[in-house]
Amino acid sequence: MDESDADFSTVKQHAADNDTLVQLKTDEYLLPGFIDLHVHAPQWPNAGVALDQPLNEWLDTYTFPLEAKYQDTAFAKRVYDDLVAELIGNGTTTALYFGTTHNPANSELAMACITHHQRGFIGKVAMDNPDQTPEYYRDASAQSAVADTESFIQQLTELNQTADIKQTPVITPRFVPSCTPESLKGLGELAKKYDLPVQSHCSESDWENGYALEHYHMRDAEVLDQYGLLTDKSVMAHGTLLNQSDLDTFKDRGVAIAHCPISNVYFGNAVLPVSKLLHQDVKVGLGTDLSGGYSPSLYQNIRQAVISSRMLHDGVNAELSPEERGTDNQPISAKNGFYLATVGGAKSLHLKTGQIKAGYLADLQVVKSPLRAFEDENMETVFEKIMYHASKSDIKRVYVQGTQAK
Ligand SMILES: Nc1nc2[nH]cnc2c(=O)[nH]1
Repeated sequence: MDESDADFSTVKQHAADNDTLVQLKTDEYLLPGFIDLHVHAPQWPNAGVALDQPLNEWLDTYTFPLEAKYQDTAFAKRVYDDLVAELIGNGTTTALYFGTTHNPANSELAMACITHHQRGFIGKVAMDNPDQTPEYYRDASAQSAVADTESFIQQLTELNQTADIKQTPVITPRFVPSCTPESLKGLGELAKKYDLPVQSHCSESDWENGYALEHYHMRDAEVLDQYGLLTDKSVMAHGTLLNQSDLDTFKDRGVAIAHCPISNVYFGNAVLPVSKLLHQDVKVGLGTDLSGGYSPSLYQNIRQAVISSRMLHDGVNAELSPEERGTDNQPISAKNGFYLATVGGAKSLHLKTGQIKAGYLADLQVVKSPLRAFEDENMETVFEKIMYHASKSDIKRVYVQGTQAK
């Protein structure tokens, strides 16, 4: 409702009488809550660690050993509680999470989301390929990877019965190299059987892109597609090396891309051409990719998305002439970045959030202007200063589905 509605004053007075009227101070602004489309929850203790390693070495040396520790459910509970509070604190009202292979730990993640009142989309990670995963951290077989995924779906259904904020299970093949064809097939069938979202990584690095070509003689996207894993409920992380034919498939199937601009600087081997994708009507949202990205803040990722897009457009090699140096991908603006973190994410997950509008869920953040204004500022200026400067301490309150979470 807004001030033009006939019963606006009555509703406002009613809220005041019941002590539920929230009024913003003059330097506070109401924004939609953010949607983080790609978080590896178990990697939170490693945020910012070893980002100078190539992706496959970083996984083997730092990431798999950490994720294996979530066999200890008490450890999982401690980390997940801290992470979800941190994301809420940064204005993230919905998050699409990779868990680990361990279902008791994955349930702890769901319980942390319920406790902190965050809308979680949570996947039990499937990774059963003995050639690409360590013995100490892998699903015992394709059958058990699929069966454990199905039992996690059931566990979440049960947890949801008493939860104020529903958690959604997500089919989660880690990525093509980690999975066998049998597990990919079984997971595609589960996605169809339960009509669930799917998440994975697709064409993130030269190494990943090359793996599918070498082992399947197909592109990464074609492998996922042949197993029914590319649907209009799929969110594929990164996609920095997708080609036009992959993008046509994404558009055709309704697949969304989780753009993770900070992580891509380290592991992406290229910059995602966001403006081209938006122009082609491919769905794109924003992800932190903890801990491939070091920051839990989508504000930081909005900034990096803008910066990376400018470097993609202008180019970086001063030895080339200006004509040869860049690409024709237009830079994106802070507004475009904000769109990715709100509307783009909401469209990717089919949620009525990301906009402050009648009929939409009240997922909101109250942000205090981070910088002093020395003269009257128009809304455009206020907005850009918030996008470039807001940090956790400026986010004063967060609401998810109308309930205060921060
Ligand atoms: N950035 C990133 N890429 C991956 N590809 C497979 N697993 C991962 C992961 O944990 N992080």
